[in-house]
Amino acid sequence: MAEYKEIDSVAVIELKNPPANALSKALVTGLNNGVKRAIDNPRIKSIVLIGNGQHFSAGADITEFPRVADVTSKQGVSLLTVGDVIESCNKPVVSAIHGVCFGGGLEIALFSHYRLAVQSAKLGFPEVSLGILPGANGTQRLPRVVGFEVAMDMIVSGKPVSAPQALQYGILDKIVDGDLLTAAVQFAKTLNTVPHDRRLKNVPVPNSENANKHFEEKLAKIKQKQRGYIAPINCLKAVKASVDLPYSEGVTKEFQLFMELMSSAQARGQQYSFFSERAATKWYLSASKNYKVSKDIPVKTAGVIGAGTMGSGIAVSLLTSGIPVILVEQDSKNLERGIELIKSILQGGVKLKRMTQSQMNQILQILQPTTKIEDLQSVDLIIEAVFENLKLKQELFSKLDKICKRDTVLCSNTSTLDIDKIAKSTSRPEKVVGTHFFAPAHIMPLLENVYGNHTSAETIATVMKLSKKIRKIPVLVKTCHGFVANRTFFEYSQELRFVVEEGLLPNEVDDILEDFGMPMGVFKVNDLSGIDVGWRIRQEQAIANGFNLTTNTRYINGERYCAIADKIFQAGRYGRKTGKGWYQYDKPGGRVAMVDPNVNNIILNHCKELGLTRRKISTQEVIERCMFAAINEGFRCLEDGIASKPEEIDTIWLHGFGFPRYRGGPMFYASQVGLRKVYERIKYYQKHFPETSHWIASEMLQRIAESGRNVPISEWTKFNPTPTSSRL
Ligand SMILES: CCCCCCCC/C=C\C=C\CC(=O)SCCNC(=O)CCNC(=O)[C@H](O)C(C)(C)COP(=O)(O)OP(=O)(O)OC[C@H]1O[C@@H](n2cnc3c(N)ncnc32)[C@H](O)[C@@H]1OP(=O)(O)O
Repeated sequence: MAEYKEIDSVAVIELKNPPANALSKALVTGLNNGVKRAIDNPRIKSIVLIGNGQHFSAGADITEFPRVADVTSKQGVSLLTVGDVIESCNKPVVSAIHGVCFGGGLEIALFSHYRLAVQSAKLGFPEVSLGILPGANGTQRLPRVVGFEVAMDMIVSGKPVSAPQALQYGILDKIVDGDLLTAAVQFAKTLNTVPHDRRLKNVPVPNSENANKHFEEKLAKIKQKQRGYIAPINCLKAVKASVDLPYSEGVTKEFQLFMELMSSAQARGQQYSFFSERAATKWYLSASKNYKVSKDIPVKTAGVIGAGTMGSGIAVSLLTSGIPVILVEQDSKNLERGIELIKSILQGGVKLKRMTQSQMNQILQILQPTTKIEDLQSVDLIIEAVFENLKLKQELFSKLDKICKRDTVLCSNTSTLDIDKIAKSTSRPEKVVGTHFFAPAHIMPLLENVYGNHTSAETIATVMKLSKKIRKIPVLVKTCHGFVANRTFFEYSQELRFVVEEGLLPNEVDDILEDFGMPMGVFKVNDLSGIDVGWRIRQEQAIANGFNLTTNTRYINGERYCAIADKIFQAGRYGRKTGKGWYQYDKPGGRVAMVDPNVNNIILNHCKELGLTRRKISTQEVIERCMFAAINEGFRCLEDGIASKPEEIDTIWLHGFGFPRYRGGPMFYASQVGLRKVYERIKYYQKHFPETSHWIASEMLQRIAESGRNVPISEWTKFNPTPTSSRL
């Protein structure tokens, strides 16, 4: 775990816990033993700490976190004990850093007396994203190096800094070229004693005159931008303690704030999110088709068809990842509009200093706009982003099949349509796959990849790998109408329209959702995505299923239907783009949503016409109805084999819909509420709303709820031994 060796008078202790040298109990114990061994050896004059493999250390081992009891019992060797041993050691200790030096790893480095790094190293305290704070005195030590304001920014944001930046801040003493170990040993040999100010606990916090002002400003920002999150607030308070209190009291305050977070439900949700994102990328269809064994096709060039909002955003994601793109539109006017859109997105990046003007120009050089689809003949992968219409997509894929080289992967950015039906129009269904981006495609982190019955493992591996290359978080799901994202979101939003039909106004519903932690209420989301888009999808579905949808429709095949959204559409209110939808906006395309009495009249008249008596609906009922409807559909996705584990559904909600990370995702939320309770409330709502089939409880949920025990989320799929798509 920690390997000890001696190079002349220098002891080298190598942290070794692949893949990221997470500081497990075993590694911390090994490190402690190594330092003590060096202290006890009179021939040793200085000590170098270095990481084995790709990183110095990714910080504390998150898998050991649930054992809060270990932390409180203060037994065994902790990061704090080893930290004290390192700091009080009379032989100079040098941390030699490469890869990442995060969290507890950076704390070890700050206990050390000197820090060296290679140019590419990254240093930071990402704890806040796990719902905690740097609990091994990081909040008291970093400010003593970089001052209050920089420490506050680093710890509250969790964002790492580059080695050159760290050098500028004084976190690093030196950036080294060449072999890190050799340079660190050479450096260590020049050291004889440990000066007083090299033990950070002896040093006052510099530049802290305006700490009160910075504290208040940051607190206000956190409350506005990270509404509902407690970790950033505790991080901020802990850093402030470094200024307000002597070191020995500051660390006590840090411990108290750390423990508050460590035992919080938010930390559990955020840590679950960390692991679920990683679990979601590990796709498995069979022993010969899975993320471990299946090989991808390298994507060196790509095509994007459709230069609308989605197509342009997708093109930007590819281009900014260094993949040359041929962008196809049917006529030069639309093509020109797409190019302008791409330029304005990139220009936004320049303004935000995410790239330079010259980098933007270089990116534009690898964009080849064209109106000739034949230009796509030799690209490795194509993403189609045309209008959501099956016939149109089938015609396009049939054309591509004839034009493109045999191994080109053909992707559809459909958000709902069955991939098998699109694949059927080609002679290469094994190369057809769904890549469902979320708008705006260059910003939203989720990529819901969709395989059909004929999609090959190679094709799946290709889009999963490409997703990571273009900095997306991929989830693989099986084809069906709406996949996981839209299937579950549909039930959530439909239930909220029913709530409006029964008594609340759109802004009242949105306020409840935003207080729950959603970044935007569902009606604001509808306005953003376009009321006309939703209307068209409902019309298409109605036509496909052979029924006529009117503003008087109340039931479809016995299922409750709410026509208020259709009435909003009929009033010419298409959402933000027209300046009015469920809300009134300051201008067409504006962002400031205001309550519009005209919308309230449409709703009230709708209820009057149908003879519906409106009632007060509690916050609890609103949350239960939208969340439990989505959760029940999530369980059905598992039953149907559309999702293979709950973590996939949660990752989709976290990164596709901005579900609050501290709640982990809808399925994790269900696990926190308790599946027995969720199941009983679903049965209750089914009794009250028998004409809504999403209240028929999933059998998988029923089995777990009735098992009589609190089944952990990692074991849920055991209650679904034969996932099947038979119901679809
Ligand atoms: C005396 C009593 C009082 C004591 C009180 C105080 C005690 C507490 C003291 C200190 C507390 C410190 C807190 C921390 O240090 S929290 C950890 C902070 N670190 C992080 O958040 C880093 C998380 N990891 C990453 O950012 C990335 O994983 C990275 C290291 C950059 C590598 O990225 P990438 O190359 O993309 O690979 P993956 O993300 O897929 O990771 C590969 C596998 O490694 C696992 N991993 C990574 N980091 C950790 C970790 N810190 N702990 C456990 N496992 C980790 C990850 O899950 C992947 O695993 P798998 O392959 O199985 O999916």
